[in-house]
Amino acid sequence: MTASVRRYSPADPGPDLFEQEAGVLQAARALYVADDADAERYRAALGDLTLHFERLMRETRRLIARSDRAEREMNALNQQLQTLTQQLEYRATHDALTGVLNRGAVIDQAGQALRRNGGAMIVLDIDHFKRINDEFGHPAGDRVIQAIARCLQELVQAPAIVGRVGGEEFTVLLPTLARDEALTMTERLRQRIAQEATGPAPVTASFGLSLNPPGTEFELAYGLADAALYRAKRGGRNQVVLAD
Ligand SMILES: Nc1nc2c(ncn2[C@@H]2O[C@H](COP(=O)(O)OP(=O)(O)OP(=O)(O)O)[C@@H](O)[C@H]2O)c(=O)[nH]1
Repeated sequence: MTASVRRYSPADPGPDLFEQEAGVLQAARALYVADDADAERYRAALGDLTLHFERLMRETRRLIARSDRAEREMNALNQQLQTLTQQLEYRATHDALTGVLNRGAVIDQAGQALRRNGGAMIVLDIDHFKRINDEFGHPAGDRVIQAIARCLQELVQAPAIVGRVGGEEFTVLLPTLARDEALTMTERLRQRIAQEATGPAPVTASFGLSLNPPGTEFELAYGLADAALYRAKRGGRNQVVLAD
């Protein structure tokens, strides 16, 4: 039985794949109803039927094995595709150096959360980071950025959002509008970084914080927190400033 590849058309069903088997079956049927058949013809017909029946079984087993193999391959390819899609999605939304959300993703996700529920936006920037790069080299600077991200991830849990918006600047969106709660959390982050983000030299960061009602656009929340961050830098760094 050869299963050649061809287009199906209802008007033209194509050649009968079981032509030989149909012929043998037809001859056996004719013999069955004949009243003058002798044992020799019966034996010959039975032989033909056996031969073709065995061939059909062989071919069917082969086709089933082939289709099982094709199904397994397809499942494996589907699995690979899913893994690749997830990897691609992760890479498109996460910062390669730190693993937190990248700029595009944080703007997108924090923007949606702000519009829906509002929240406390923190913008933080590593203090005198240029010196670390200049004195200890760019790779040492990168390790400091990674250590800061780890501090943030350890303290900030979902549904809060952590992202790296720029070189040595991070954004955190806390799902709260409570002034004291937001200030306490931001202060904890500041302290944790000052205590634990150990690099080749002491590391601190400055923080700006804005409280934003539902419906606030990302740019506004960010702009307010960034202005507060500027004041924290001007005020001596390593401190938290709440936006007016
Ligand atoms: N290692 C490393 N350095 C970066 C990266 N992105 C930005 N930088 C560096 O970050 C430094 C930022 O320096 P500045 O904006 O002058 O600020 P600063 O030295 O942190 O000083 P203040 O913010 O005023 O406290 C520059 O030297 C940039 O080259 C990065 O991905 N890796």
